[in-house]
Amino acid sequence: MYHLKTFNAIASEGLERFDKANYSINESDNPDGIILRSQNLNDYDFPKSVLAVARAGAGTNNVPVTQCAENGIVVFNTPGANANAVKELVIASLLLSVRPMIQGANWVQTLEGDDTEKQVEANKKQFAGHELYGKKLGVIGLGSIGAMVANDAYRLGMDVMGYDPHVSVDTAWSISRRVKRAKDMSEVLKECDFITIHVPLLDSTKGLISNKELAMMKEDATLLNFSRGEIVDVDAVVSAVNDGNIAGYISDFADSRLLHNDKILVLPHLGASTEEAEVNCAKMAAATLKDFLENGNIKNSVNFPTVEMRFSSPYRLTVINKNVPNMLGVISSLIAAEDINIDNMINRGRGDFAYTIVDVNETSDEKINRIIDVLTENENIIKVRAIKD
Ligand SMILES: NC(=O)c1ccc[n+]([C@@H]2O[C@H](COP(=O)([O-])OP(=O)(O)OC[C@H]3O[C@@H](n4cnc5c(N)ncnc54)[C@H](O)[C@@H]3O)[C@@H](O)[C@H]2O)c1
Ligand SMILES: O=C(O)[C@H](O)COP(=O)(O)O
Repeated sequence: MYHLKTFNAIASEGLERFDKANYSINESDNPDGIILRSQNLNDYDFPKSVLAVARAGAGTNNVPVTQCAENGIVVFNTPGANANAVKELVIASLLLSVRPMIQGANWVQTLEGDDTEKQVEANKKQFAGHELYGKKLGVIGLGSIGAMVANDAYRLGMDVMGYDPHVSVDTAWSISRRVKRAKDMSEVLKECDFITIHVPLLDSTKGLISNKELAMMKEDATLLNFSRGEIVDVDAVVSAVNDGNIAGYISDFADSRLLHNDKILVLPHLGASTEEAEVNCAKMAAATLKDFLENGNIKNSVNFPTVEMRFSSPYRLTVINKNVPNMLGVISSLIAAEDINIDNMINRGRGDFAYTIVDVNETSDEKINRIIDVLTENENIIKVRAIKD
């Protein structure tokens, strides 16, 4: 029986993948797995029982990812599962920034008398706008969301320029060849009428857009931030907007300093809040967590490598260790010392950590437990599990 703990509302389509015979949800103080959305776990006291955390979403800045790795906790996210929802909101925001639809619609509601049509025709000029067609959009971060935004903005007739120094090969293939690759971020900042940011919040991206970057932007340019509030220096962007150095700011991250300003549109973190995205994320998070708990396979982790192997033996040992020399030697010689045959084995390292799956042709709990006890005492080994087929 595995025990799970959830934070935030996780779509039932995901949770129902955990069959009741083998899983309990929110019934134990010692969960094996955690599923969450934006709940901040950075100061959370993780129970020792936790083996994995699945973020039903893209950003994992609300989880202490490195600390989890040090404690042998695998952190997953759901790459791309909510990208379409964010893309649609970005496109809607671009349209809202050039067409004062909300202001016009609100004004219509204030009209009195029965000559509504006459009043509308006489006054609609104040809500005239511009078109996106032919304007230049800069996309900073060409991952799942950025790539979709770039492609669809191009289809709307915009000139699109993208910047991403670490773009993945898969994503690069998905981006239209009509999207120009910028050589650095300043090229995007200086040339574009709209700039939209789609990077994760990391130490290297905190304050990515501050006074210096805002000063490079055109006076009539609009900045959009659907990534994380901390990526844009709020005081700097408010000053840039108020001083007329840029035309406007659209953010999905509320902050009191951004409120009550006609040139700033703030949304209540709605990027991924469509039913479809919530279901996609919950299903993907459930699938990866289940595969890890039941089979020890790792896919879509942000702190461990992808390591997957079909079960081929009665027993599977999984080992999380520091990425130092001779760990495979230590593991395999202990198994050999118990006169056990290795059927299949896979190992991958990522940064300071590594993960190994070993399928062994053995059925004796006693022998397996002896191996686990010795491995657990090794200073370079963080966590060992035995999983029965
Ligand atoms: N508003 C929302 O509700 C919402 C929803 C989903 C994601 N997000 C945020 O958007 C972020 C991106 O999501 P995604 O699914 O596209 O992630 P992703 O991992 O697919 O793409 C991120 C891209 O950013 C690039 N990048 C990293 N540092 C960069 C830098 N300094 N300059 C340029 N590019 C850089 C990476 O190389 C990668 O290609 C998430 O990490 C999350 O914080 C917000
Ligand atoms: O990083 C993400 O996926 C988004 O910020 C979504 O957050 P949410 O799951 O709280 O809507």
